[in-house]
Amino acid sequence: MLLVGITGGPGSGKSTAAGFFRELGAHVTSSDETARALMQPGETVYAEIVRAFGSSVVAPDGKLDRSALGRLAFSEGRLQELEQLVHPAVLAAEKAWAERLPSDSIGMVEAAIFFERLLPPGIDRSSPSPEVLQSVAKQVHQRFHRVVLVTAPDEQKIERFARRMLSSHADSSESAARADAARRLALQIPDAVKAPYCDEILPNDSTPEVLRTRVHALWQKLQS
Ligand SMILES: CC(C)(COP(=O)(O)OP(=O)(O)OC[C@H]1O[C@@H](n2cnc3c(N)ncnc32)[C@H](O)[C@@H]1O)[C@@H](O)C(=O)NCCC(=O)NCCS
Ligand SMILES: Nc1ncnc2c1ncn2[C@@H]1O[C@H](COP(=O)(O)OP(=O)(O)OP(=O)(O)O)[C@@H](O)[C@H]1O
Repeated sequence: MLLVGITGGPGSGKSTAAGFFRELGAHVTSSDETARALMQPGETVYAEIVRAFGSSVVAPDGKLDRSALGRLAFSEGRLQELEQLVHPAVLAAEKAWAERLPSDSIGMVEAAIFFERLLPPGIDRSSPSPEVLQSVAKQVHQRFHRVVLVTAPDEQKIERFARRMLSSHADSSESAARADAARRLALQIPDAVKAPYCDEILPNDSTPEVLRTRVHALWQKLQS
């Protein structure tokens, strides 16, 4: 089994690329979706988040209010606290998932922060030193046989992220959605810094159809 990590910034198009790989026969899992499932009421992670963050992150229907949690995490400096509650469970679920894959398959884990989550606490995630990055990259490559980075210009990422957010949160304004995207982007290592530590670069700077063509070419390469 070949285990591939697909990463990229917010709105880069990694879920779209992962979807194209799935159409071609890849087994795909998304860390955002796994985390979302583990944050549902009844799950241990849910209870730990409510204990740590309080009732202000619980919506009237009893589920977590992801917008409120996002504000605390991305605007009020509580991201690492949240990650420490969520990441161990996500990693364990992904490990169990990978172990169940057929031996002749290609498995893909799609996530924004394979590198970032391994950075030491307190470090500026947008500019880690080369020494730190090298050690983090070593750990990422121990986990995955190949690492694919989906790239796009930052402005395009922000635009796509904001457009998607506006379509699902009718109450949000365009400026708030763009500001949210920019905050998340600033908490990730820039593409140009991360690229040398990735095996394959998948540019998504054109149409989805162009991305699909590039995914097809990369799929051939991964298979061989
Ligand atoms: C704060 C939360 C509740 C906001 O939820 P929301 O539905 O708005 O966003 P969602 O989870 O769908 O993530 C969308 C994108 O935001 C960015 N993002 C999410 N978590 C992080 C993070 N820890 N660091 C940087 N960017 C992040 C990524 O680009 C991601 O693809 C959620 O993102 C969260 O719980 N994050 C912490 C856990 C985590 O790190 N998850 C990522 C994969 S394990
Ligand atoms: N080449 C493209 N042209 C136009 N829109 C695109 C393109 N690629 C993706 N999109 C759209 O941009 C939005 C973000 O794409 P996608 O969800 O794949 O990104 P992502 O990297 O997984 O984002 P996030 O980290 O925020 O979850 C989606 O609405 C998607 O349909």
